Amino acid sequence: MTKRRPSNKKPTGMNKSLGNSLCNERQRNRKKYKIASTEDDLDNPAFIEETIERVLESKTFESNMEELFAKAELAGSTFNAERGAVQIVDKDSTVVVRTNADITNFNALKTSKEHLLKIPRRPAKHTYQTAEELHALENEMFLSWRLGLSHLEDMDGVALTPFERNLDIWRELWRVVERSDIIVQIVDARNPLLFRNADLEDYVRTVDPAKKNVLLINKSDLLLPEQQRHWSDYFSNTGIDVIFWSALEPTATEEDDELFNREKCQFASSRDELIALFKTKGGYAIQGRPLVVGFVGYPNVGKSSTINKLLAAKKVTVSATPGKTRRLQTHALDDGITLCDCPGLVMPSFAFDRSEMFLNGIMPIEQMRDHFGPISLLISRVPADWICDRYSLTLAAEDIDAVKLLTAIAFVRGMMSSSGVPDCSRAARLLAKDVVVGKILWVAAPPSHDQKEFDDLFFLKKGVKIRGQAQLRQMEKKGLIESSKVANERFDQCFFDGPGSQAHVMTRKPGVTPLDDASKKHFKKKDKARRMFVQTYS
Ligand SMILES: Nc1nc2c(ncn2[C@@H]2O[C@H](COP(=O)(O)OP(=O)(O)OP(=O)(O)O)[C@@H](O)[C@H]2O)c(=O)[nH]1
Repeated sequence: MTKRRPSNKKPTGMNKSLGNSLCNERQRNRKKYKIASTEDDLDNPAFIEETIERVLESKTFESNMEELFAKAELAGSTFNAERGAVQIVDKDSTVVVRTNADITNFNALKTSKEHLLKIPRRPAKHTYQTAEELHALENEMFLSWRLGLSHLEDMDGVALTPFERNLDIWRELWRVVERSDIIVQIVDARNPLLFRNADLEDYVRTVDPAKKNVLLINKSDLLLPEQQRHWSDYFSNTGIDVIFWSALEPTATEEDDELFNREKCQFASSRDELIALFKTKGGYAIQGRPLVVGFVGYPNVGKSSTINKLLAAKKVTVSATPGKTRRLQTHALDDGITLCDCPGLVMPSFAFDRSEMFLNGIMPIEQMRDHFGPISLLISRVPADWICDRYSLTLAAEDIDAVKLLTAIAFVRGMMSSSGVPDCSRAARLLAKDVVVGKILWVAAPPSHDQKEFDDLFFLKKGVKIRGQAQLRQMEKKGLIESSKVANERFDQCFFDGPGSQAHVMTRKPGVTPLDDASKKHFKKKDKARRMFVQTYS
């Protein structure tokens, strides 16, 4: 292996663009890493603080050039070390909305390759003696971890989500795991499995088998009691220790209690209940010293909000933009518990695309370049009527696509570019933010459940008008029609208003012209009057 020294000469000829990139990168690094110019700087806490903040910037995406540099740096500046592993791939390619077959193939792939998807480990204690040796070993281990993931991506059909590429952030995770008696992995209740990392649980057990793993399902206020019940059944069947929780709202009311099986799964509806549960789980540790509870998880899942709730004070910054918590923080509770907050970590996982990450708040919406992909994914999940109602749009919901929807939102909200063109990217950011904060809601079904049925249950309960197959299935369940297959051939349009309200069905026989505008208007009026009737056209 040859070691190349960076040259100060200006690049010429064929090497010019590579040379320019190297120069630019050096400039960027100079801005990124603060350099101590005097010895006093090293004694100055403000200087050190600022330097740490800069180094601890989360990094989930790197350009090819940055990736080359990062890997070269980890490999001790030896460019040749892994030239073959640096790929020129377009990571921004747009989304294709998933079909059922895609989802089945994806789940199969996930099951078969999941064991290869590891998080980086800290070198074992007996393998180093000095801090320098540890540093070198950590770099070596991190490089080989990244190479492993590159090889995994080379496999057919495998796509990985962007993941944390800053070793210093992983170091924070290791510190939290080592310090804590209970490692609480916080996940977003809307899609818990997307945020759960099973390998982290394995890692915790290898560090010390006495440490406890707990999955805290935060934002449970966004789930219906029935949805919570399905998820709690799933977790209790798979033997995963979970606590349902909401850092913002009380999780369950008394009348909901009957819907849950509290023996199977745990719910904490207040700060005191959550603390009591932690104490029960980590009871062995409270002899003579505080119980340390570490909070880890993806950005934006509510770690800081949970800690604030436990502290009964707003001590940690909360923000809808992911990546606010930058480094490990500890907080002592009066109750003999110390809380340990870790920066949000995007762990590697299998994914179709980045749209999922934007819609789930894992990546900052500001970094969203392709805005049609995430919005197409959203339209495939929630009824277009609902989105139209929310933004006061008068679009025909049947043939809505991302372009039409974004153009309409931009018009209605006056989001126009200086040349008078609707600004679709601004409209997409607005919509995606509403999804992240839960104003537009979609909840993933547990693997044991059919997603469509799960969606029907939700939209019906929420009183959202649902169309097409979903309505027909609901009508079939209510005994209004015999079979959704037959009905599908006969019905032209139908509206369902939610539980307790009446169904409004407009039908036509095959071959008959669809409803004219006057009839549609008439039925809309009836719809408002909440009376049930069936109109047959012959
Ligand atoms: N609906 C709902 N929203 C929540 C809940 N907990 C947190 N949020 C919101 O989720 C967003 C992120 O919350 P944070 O507490 O900053 O999340 P974090 O995990 O600390 O984020 P990072 O600092 O990026 O790691 C904020 O907009 C919160 O208001 C909850 O239980 N329910």
